[in-house]
Amino acid sequence: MSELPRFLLDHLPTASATTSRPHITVTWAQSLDSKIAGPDGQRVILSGPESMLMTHWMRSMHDAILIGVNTLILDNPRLQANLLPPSLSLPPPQPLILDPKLRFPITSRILNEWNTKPDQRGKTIRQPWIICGDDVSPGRVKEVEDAGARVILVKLDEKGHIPPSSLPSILTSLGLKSVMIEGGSKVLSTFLHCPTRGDGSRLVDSVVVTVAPMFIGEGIGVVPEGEDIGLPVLKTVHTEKMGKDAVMVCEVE
Ligand SMILES: NC(=O)C1=CN([C@@H]2O[C@H](COP(=O)(O)OP(=O)(O)OC[C@H]3O[C@@H](n4cnc5c(N)ncnc54)[C@H](O)[C@@H]3O)[C@@H](O)[C@H]2O)C=CC1
Ligand SMILES: Nc1nc(O)c(N)c(N[C@@H]2O[C@H](COP(=O)(O)O)[C@@H](O)[C@H]2O)n1
Repeated sequence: MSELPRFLLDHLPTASATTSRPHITVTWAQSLDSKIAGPDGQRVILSGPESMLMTHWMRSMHDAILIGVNTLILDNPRLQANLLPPSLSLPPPQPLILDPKLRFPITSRILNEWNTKPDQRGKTIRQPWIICGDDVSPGRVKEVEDAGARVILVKLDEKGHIPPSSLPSILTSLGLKSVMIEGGSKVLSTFLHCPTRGDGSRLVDSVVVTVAPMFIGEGIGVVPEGEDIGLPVLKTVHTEKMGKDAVMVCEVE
């Protein structure tokens, strides 16, 4: 798969996305028993090489890649499109972390690997941007900024979350036209449960799910226990077999 898969081009944001209405894609990889990680949040490689490469193509199609702080702490991910040939010189995605209390570990890879100039391989990695509550102490904000991250303060909702419905306006204020929300479970749940944006239009534009033919058993579900009521109705717009996995592209009805 040396080219962007056609079905992604057909259904995900392209140049038509605008900063005034950023495109929101929610995506994850799951087992047949609807788990996204193992016991205690242990990372599991669910995607085979083909669907993992597809995920990196998807990353390259979005301005930003967003995860919750637990995923950052548990997985220490890179959130880049490393599997794509550097010769394509695609703009690197912007890592965005939802981190209400600013627990961000300053030992994380995304903080220690970003650069202002391309490295020897010609690769640029963007500075991580952390979205946290406006009640975090100025001392802690300074500590994280001094370590090299950008901190964005927002008003939290009554659950102490970054309010999902306010993400579009946050993206607009940051000049981002699209975001790929990768998880984990709590973040997937709050975004899937929130139907609309501030302007009344639907919040989530696309849902892309990789289903791997395996069972995890005990582990972290796609949404946390007890949160599987009130999830939106999805319409499948495309299904693709990728190696051992099935990839479904859906829209919220
Ligand atoms: N298979 C897959 O595709 C993926 C799997 N994962 C797995 O997910 C697990 C982590 O999931 P969780 O523990 O559920 O944590 P999470 O990564 O969803 O982070 C949750 C935290 O984010 C913060 N937060 C801020 N705004 C929020 C909002 N609007 N909604 C929800 N949380 C918000 C809260 O502090 C909350 O505790 C890890 O084990 C990781 O391996 C994560 C991403 C993708
Ligand atoms: N697409 C996909 N397939 C899997 O099997 C996965 N475990 C994940 N996890 C997500 O990818 C992040 C790791 O990314 P890097 O490769 O380090 O850039 C991880 O944190 C999850 O968000 N995704």
